[in-house]
Amino acid sequence: MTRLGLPDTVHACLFDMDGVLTRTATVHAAAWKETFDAFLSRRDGADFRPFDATDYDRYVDGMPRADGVRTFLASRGIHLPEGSEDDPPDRDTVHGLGNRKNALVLTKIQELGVEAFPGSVRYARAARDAGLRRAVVSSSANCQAVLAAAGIEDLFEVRIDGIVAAERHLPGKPHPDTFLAAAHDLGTPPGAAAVFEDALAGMEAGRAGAFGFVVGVNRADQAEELRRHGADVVVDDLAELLEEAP
Ligand SMILES: O=P(O)(O)OC[C@H]1O[C@@H](O)[C@H](O)[C@@H](O)[C@@H]1O
Repeated sequence: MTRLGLPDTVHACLFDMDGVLTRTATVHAAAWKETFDAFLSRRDGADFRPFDATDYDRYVDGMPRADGVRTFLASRGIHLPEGSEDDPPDRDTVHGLGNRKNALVLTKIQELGVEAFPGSVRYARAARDAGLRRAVVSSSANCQAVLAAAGIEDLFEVRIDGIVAAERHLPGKPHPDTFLAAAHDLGTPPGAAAVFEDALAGMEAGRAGAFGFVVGVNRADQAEELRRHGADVVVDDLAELLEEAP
């Protein structure tokens, strides 16, 4: 193991963003809840079953926006028309709901700003200083703006996000393709790359891509679930992986 807490064979780090690098997973979760609860209450009336934290972890977290809408609604036996990507936010289609949620995310981010996890910034800098290659692999179409708002854009050499994935027709997490594309762009074989993820869908992507090491970042009190979905190690903060972590 190196002093980064990784096997010696690992030469590249592939970091998820929301919940791993930045404190934005909670912003997404809150926006999804507001969107789905409004939709469900209109549909089912006052005694509707609300969207909860388990729904977020299982059906939405880590996935591209439209996949999150489809997967959660399917878990409730609901199937909406796809609509089109520019559907207005009040249209009950997959893209309409996704656009409603995105408007809420953007408002919240503008109001609250974006904070990077200090332990993750410290870790990414240590990886850079140790000569490891570094990529961000996020399902979010807002990835570049969020990295810039957090002031950490320069730490990463490659970015595969929701926009790049759509351009390259890459299926999102839990499929491994976005992580594989990042490893490829860094010139690193998957077996020599480590995946850093907080979402169960991301863990599955790490396992499916046969990466050299998968680090589960436990931000939602789900250490066991992360292990079950493929984590080689689970930490509460990336700084724990550094030898001199306080
Ligand atoms: O809606 P965006 O910003 O494109 O993000 C898509 C998804 O990105 C993932 O990183 C988040 O875990 C999800 O909650 C989010 O829905």
